[in-house]
Amino acid sequence: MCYVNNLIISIIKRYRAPRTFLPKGKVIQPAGSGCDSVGRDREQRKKREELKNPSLNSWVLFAKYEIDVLNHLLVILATCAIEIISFKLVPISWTIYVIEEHFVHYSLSSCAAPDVVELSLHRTILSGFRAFCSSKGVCGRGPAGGDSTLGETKVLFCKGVGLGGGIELVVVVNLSLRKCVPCNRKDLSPITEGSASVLKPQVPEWELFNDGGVMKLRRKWKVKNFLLGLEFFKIVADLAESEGHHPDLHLVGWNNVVIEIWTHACGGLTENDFILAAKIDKLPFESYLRRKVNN
Ligand SMILES: C[C@H](O)[C@H](O)[C@H]1CNC2=NC(N)=NC(=O)C2=N1
Repeated sequence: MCYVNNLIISIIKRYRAPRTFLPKGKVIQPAGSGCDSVGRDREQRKKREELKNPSLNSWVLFAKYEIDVLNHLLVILATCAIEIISFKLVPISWTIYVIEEHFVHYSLSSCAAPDVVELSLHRTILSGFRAFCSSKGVCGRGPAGGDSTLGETKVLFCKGVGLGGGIELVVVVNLSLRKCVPCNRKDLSPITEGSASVLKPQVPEWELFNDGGVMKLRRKWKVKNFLLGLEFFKIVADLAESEGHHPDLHLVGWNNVVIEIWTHACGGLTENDFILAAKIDKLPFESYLRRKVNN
């Protein structure tokens, strides 16, 4: 309590400068004091004397003087509280809402009014806002009471990334709805294992594999014949050209199509690769494939 007392006294001292503590013209006269100017001066001198006297319990000073100081103090304490929270000294659980592909509603334990921060999908880091998720797991699946308006956008994974850091929030948007970004972006870097493990469920037919230290996506098909294999490559090639992101195409043993995807520009996997894989899965290639023999 004495710490709080000293803190408050120091704040009062900070405010005791007449121009701060005694705002122009707005002086609440203690009860019973004269309203003439002599009386007012005497009162103000008395106030200043008292403020110099730290022995008075600070709360008494507050009780006797302008509520402004209390307001200021409360603002300071509230700001400190918010700072403490946002610096994550006090772990709190965030309710993360995703309402549109690029915006995330978050709120302190879902009681404060939701706010909106810009989410940079390419970097999967909330830009411009320090946030904290108290634990892994589902942070939220869109506005309370239902899935996000897009239906396809879900927050599947978030975790605190240490004090003072940002929040690693991987927003899994329906990848086939997204667009690849140019690979010559400066901020393009391989995604983390965490992000890959969250994006992977959207391309279940693909496998992640490590090719000499480079993580890649790979999927295999058996086509009816060699020419249909090339037809298959043609529709994949048209897609790749439109996305500006290209897979490695293999046609092996005349009817085994193998497609591998990775981002050459950064020597690893990026969201582009998952987007391209999801779009390839949407291509009309059923008619090229050999029937699976049900044995
Ligand atoms: C500027 C343009 O994004 C680059 O040339 C693209 C082309 N296609 C690409 N495709 C793949 N898979 N990786 C790349 O780094 C890449 N770079």
